[in-house]
Amino acid sequence: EYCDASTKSCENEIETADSKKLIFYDVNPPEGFNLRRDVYMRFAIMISEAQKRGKSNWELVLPPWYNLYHWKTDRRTQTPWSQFFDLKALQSFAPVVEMHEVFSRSKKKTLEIDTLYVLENFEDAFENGVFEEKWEVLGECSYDGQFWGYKNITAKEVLCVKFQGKNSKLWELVSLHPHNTKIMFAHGEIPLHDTYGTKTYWDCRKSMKFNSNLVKIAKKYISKYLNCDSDQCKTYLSVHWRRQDFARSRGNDVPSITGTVKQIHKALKKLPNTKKVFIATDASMSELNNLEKELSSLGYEIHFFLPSSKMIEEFGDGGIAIIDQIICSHAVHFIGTHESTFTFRIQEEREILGFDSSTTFNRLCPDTGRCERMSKWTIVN
Ligand SMILES: C[C@@H]1O[C@H](OP(=O)(O)OP(=O)(O)OC[C@H]2O[C@@H](n3cnc4c(=O)[nH]c(N)nc43)[C@H](O)[C@@H]2O)[C@@H](O)[C@H](O)[C@@H]1O
Repeated sequence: EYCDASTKSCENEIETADSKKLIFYDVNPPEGFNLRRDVYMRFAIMISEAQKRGKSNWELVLPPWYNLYHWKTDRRTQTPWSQFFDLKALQSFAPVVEMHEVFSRSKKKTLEIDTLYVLENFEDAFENGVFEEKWEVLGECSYDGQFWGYKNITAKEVLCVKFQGKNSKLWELVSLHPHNTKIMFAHGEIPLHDTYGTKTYWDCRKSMKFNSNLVKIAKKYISKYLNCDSDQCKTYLSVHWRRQDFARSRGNDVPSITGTVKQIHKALKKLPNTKKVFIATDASMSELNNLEKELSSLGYEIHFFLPSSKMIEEFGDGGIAIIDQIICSHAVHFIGTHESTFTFRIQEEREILGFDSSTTFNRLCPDTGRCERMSKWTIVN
């Protein structure tokens, strides 16, 4: 039961059928797109599970994509989730609503959050040697976030809370203020998955279908350049080649360009009928050209998705990233980058598409030293 720590307030919780209550969250600014997708799942599962238990009038507000550190285009506009995902599909799993919808429902031009909980970690997660789920309200404090760039959002009360535990434990904080209708959690990345890897987890993951325009563009590309019109393509191998900060500071995890070529060559030798390689990457053009040159000299045909500036303007860096992910997800064999959430999301997509996991959980290894195997997070249907 959710409210074990404060049963009294739970019993008093006011739920009127016609009044929707809203849960908002934001995420630590430096976190990237693909970790944020995982944080969404934790909240969506929290709300959907509560709905099953009769807490039916809570909705989750989808935090607009704003000012993402890695994205160069459109940083200062609030991008709705529908630009990247199929909203109806998300709503088939959990009651979620876009921020612009929250504004358009209300007659007011401003939005006031009743209580904003600023979550922070306990200094020692394993106090006395045990990991215990717990929270502690520290008192009023100030919010150092940006409300997704909206100047017209404020909070009546801001409380700092040390928090350690699963998302569902946040209901205990919610129940401290039974009359509140708008509650926000800052640092939504701190609470943990309730049901990592379970059927519920995968049901939620499956509901994260991409925006159909992005799917269309990716499929057209696959058909035209990679000669495949089915979901599982035998015609190409795909690689997520994470560079930038990974290449600069994770030399023990990622290979050099020549090391990358060697590993792709080795994988392709096992696929005698496959000569095409699709590379998804955040590498610079010069790195990519070098990789292409080396692979071409071995007789392979290299492809990467080069969006026009109009396309970048229309879909943003996030949209282009998704197109790369879709193309990677349909390949006969996939090789990803160690500990990249961008890679993890492709692997999940391939699990959903039904690929054998041996074609999916492969990684690029460093040129020298240990190369740990990737954990296999296989689908539960
Ligand atoms: C270690 C952590 O790794 C995290 O990155 P990691 O999990 O790879 O995954 P993301 O956080 O999604 O990657 C950051 C961004 O880099 C771009 N990007 C990376 N790979 C590709 C690609 O193959 N194609 C395209 N189009 N874009 C790519 C994309 O904009 C993505 O949102 C970082 O966000 C954290 O800041 C931290 O550095």
